Amino acid sequence: MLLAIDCGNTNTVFSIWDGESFLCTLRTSTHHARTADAYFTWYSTLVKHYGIEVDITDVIISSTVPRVVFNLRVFADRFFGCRPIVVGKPECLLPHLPRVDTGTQVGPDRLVNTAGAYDRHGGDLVVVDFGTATTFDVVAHDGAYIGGVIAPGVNLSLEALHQAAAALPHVDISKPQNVIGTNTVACMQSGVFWGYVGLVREICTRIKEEHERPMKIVSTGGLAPLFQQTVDLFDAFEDDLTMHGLTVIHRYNKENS
Ligand SMILES: Nc1ncnc2c1ncn2[C@@H]1O[C@H](COP(=O)(O)OP(=O)(O)O)[C@@H](O)[C@H]1O
Ligand SMILES: CC(C)(COP(=O)(O)O)[C@@H](O)C(=O)NCCC(=O)O
Ligand SMILES: [K+]
Repeated sequence: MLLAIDCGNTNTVFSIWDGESFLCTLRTSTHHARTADAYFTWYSTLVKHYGIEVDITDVIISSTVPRVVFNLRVFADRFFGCRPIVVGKPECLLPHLPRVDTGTQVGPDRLVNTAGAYDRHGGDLVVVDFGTATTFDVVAHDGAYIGGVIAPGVNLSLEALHQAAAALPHVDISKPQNVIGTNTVACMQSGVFWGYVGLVREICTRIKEEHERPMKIVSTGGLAPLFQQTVDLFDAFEDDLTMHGLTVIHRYNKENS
């Protein structure tokens, strides 16, 4: 059975894939100093809690934080006796090679999103991933990642206001009732929420113009539901898109190496 690990700059997610569905999904904060033993203590406690008894034979990792990969490799080796596939490393095959400027290290999460989205929808797509950063990944008609956009994440923008302005508090994002805020928190939430709606709409419109082919827009990532519920920006919302992409890349490597 496959353990798929998606490590973002904020959260690390583990999912167990039995070949047909995900048996469980476990989430912890990303911390580069977490040891292999600490991962296993956390993992085995939760797996036991959910009553899942599985034999992990394969591990695949996508990490936007290079420093965590060492401990995750030790974790896979020590507890499951396997050598993980690490997306972005030369030995990890990709179904479609990215077409970007020479020397560009595309974020592994974006390569994985591309593979997952192409498998489900075919080409000519934009994947919008609301993580620590908000990324727009453009998938060509043939499934290749051909570039995109990196914007500051929703929480990062709110945090930046708090950090830089003495009178602005720490605020959690939510959809404000009105655009005109009548208190400080509502003003900040309005600026970031509606500002983001505008950012996403403008960027998607311009990508579609530049791409010159009809495109579908798919959203994913921790904060995607907030925008999916309230505003009609996306054709689809898929919270498991990155995990699905990891299973696609894993299968491709098994079949082709
Ligand atoms: N259910 C949620 N409600 C509110 N905020 C969330 C939720 N899930 C994730 N977040 C926040 O959304 C942001 C992106 O999370 P995530 O997609 O896990 O990021 P990354 O993949 O970059 O680690 C983070 O700031 C995280 O704290
Ligand atoms: C843009 C990102 C920081 C997004 O990471 P995340 O929000 O998922 O933690 C990550 O994909 C990354 O480090 N990319 C490298 C540069 C690039 O993709 O062009
Ligand atoms: K992201």
